[in-house]
Amino acid sequence: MNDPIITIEGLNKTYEGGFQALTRVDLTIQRGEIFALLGPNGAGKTTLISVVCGLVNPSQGHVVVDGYDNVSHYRQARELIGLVPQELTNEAFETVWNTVSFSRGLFGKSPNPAHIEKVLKSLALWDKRNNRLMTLSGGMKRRVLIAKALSHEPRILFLDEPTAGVDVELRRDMWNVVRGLRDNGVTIILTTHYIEEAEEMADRIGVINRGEIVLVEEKAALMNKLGSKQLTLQLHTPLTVLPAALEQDELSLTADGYELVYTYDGRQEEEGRGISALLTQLEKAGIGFKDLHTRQSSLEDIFVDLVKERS
Ligand SMILES: Nc1ncnc2c1ncn2[C@@H]1O[C@H](COP(=O)(O)OP(=O)(O)OP(=O)(O)O)[C@@H](O)[C@H]1O
Repeated sequence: MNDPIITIEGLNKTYEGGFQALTRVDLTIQRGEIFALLGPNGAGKTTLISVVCGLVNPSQGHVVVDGYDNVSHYRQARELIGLVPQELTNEAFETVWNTVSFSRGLFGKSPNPAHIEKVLKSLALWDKRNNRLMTLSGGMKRRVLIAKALSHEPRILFLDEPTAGVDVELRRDMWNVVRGLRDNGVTIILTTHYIEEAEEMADRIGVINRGEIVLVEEKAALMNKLGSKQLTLQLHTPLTVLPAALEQDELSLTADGYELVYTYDGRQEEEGRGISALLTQLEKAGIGFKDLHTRQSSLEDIFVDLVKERS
């Protein structure tokens, strides 16, 4: 897949006061993908999306959104983008319907009640359309932020930590809404420090740390490449030592001798030393086991390693 919808080149951002929040950021977002930008607090996620959305000026570099430079063709670029910000804004006395319809108007689009209705229904806000924002729960207010961002039918949606502080149910709902949008061809970029969010949602993951993109990778490839797996076998009879025929770096025996732990990452399989080879060896050595389980290292392990390495 190579059909970029956003191209970011050589982006630097130094805030007034001299803090450098972004350093040489190059990044391409593909049309139709869900891209998760993952990074610890203060890594530069919000700064990066604010620059792409034209809300913060870069110190250097440029951003092209579907062919439009986001500075020289600001209006065209901005019209393609919906942004769900982190913070709730305060239009307490307005109704849901008016707030969302007004947002559409801000982009110079003519009214389209059918579209607003569709958006509110997809976010389970239809029943609340005549409610003033102040009468909504926190979760509903967040849905209104998404509805506002979708009001002008953007082709690209940025979600800045969409599920920070929301309950599990709302998180699931939001993920479903996001997947539905992607199925309709909307490109999604979400920032998060919840690793499970990236793991669950994203096609590709970028990791940002201290203003630098330290990695961009397909999620599956990332987990494959960096994630190791562990197979644990519970033995019938404990062993005091590993038989010489079985000795290899990847295999170890627990202190009580009851468990064999095999750590592997795909390379062993390629070299003909994978799990099936191991099981054959065990059988030959007369070692029986009564149970086994596997564990895959999560994106969290990978992420912690990456951020640790670079700091
Ligand atoms: N207006 C500003 N002036 C000066 N420094 C700023 C400004 N906005 C952000 N920063 C600094 O830039 C760095 C990156 O902030 P940013 O909000 O982009 O991080 P983030 O990755 O979104 O963090 P979080 O996960 O906490 O939201 C931080 O050190 C922050 O203090």
